[in-house]
Amino acid sequence: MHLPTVVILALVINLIVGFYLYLLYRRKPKDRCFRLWSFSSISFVLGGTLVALRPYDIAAFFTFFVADCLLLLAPILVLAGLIQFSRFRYTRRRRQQAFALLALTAVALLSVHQHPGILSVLIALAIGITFCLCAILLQKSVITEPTFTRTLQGIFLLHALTMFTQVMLILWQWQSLNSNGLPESSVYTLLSHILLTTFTALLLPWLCFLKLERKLTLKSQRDGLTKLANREHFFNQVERYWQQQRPLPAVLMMIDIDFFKKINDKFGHAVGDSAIKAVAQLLSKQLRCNDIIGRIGGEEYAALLIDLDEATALKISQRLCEQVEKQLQFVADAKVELTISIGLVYVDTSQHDYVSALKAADEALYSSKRAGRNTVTLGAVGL
Ligand SMILES: Nc1nc2c(ncn2[C@@H]2O[C@H](COP(=O)(O)OP(=O)(O)OP(=O)(O)O)[C@@H](O)[C@H]2O)c(=O)[nH]1
Repeated sequence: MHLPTVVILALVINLIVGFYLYLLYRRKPKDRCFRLWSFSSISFVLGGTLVALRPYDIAAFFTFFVADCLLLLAPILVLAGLIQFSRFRYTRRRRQQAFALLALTAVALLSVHQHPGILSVLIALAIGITFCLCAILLQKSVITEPTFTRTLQGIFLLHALTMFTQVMLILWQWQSLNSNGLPESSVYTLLSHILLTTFTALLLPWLCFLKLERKLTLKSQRDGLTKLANREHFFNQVERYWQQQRPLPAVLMMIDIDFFKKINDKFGHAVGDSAIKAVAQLLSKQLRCNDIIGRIGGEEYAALLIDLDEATALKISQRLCEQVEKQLQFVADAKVELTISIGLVYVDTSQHDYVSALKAADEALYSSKRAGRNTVTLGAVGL
């Protein structure tokens, strides 16, 4: 393999990828990771170019200190972009700590920039640690595409390993380092570094496509007004619950706002919408986060309360009715005096299928309506 050709090829690819990422950023300025990653590619290209200029008569400050800082900046910018995909909270305090650490690293590099060997060790160590952090950050990623995240994590760890090997090689052959502060045997680690950086740059845009896909999937599953699961997603989740290996018994609940048509007619649709939203908020607040809640119709909601007995479910339902009556007398300054009716059934998932359970809960709801509304009815699933 002809090293200069590989280096030039890698720099050209990184330049193109950097330009491409910047175009993506211009298209979607909200996704700032594109800008960070485009700067990362450019930083790598600039750093690599300065390193390539070392044999020429250019101030060592640029070809060593500035070049190495740029090479280190590349993975740091990758890390900064990845923060957008993880559950890591980038608080002001953490940002200050990160900047302090960066400043400290720059000072350390500056103080040793006339000693190529020490500079090479520090840079390789810092790049290796940064790639380890990238892999850790991906562990907490919001992207739920295991194959892709594992691959990228693997590349980061491989990259870190390459850089740590580089450190070992330098220390091992300390007496015979060349003018770049590197042993001749480090040519393969350098090559791996260049190729892995190029491969990472090519993979990064994929993360954004996955994020967009996730966003669109979430959007298609949510009801726009209440942000609860929409009808289709609710029923899909219920079906999936039944398909689990050994689903626990559960309670299926149907909830409907009483005389909603009158509210719409009297106060208008905007107030009606606010009422639908207010009931949804109350339900989300009162039910547990592992319960499945959805808006399955105009003013109709459903919930699957997992691992709950009949008596507790009845108590919860009655409390919901009382709270709606008490807390939602006014919505958007209109005296709507909301009430809800509830129908519920206890389901033993090993005996009852979900279609019969839904039918029974629906019938229980209509019993509540017939009984005068603002009522809870406990039904039974027919076998
Ligand atoms: N504002 C608003 N109204 C809606 C929405 N979806 C459905 N509706 C209205 O909700 C009303 C539902 O009325 P009905 O099904 O007759 O029920 P109800 O008046 O609540 O009477 P009961 O359920 O028998 O107590 C209809 O007038 C629909 O137009 C929505 O998203 N926003």
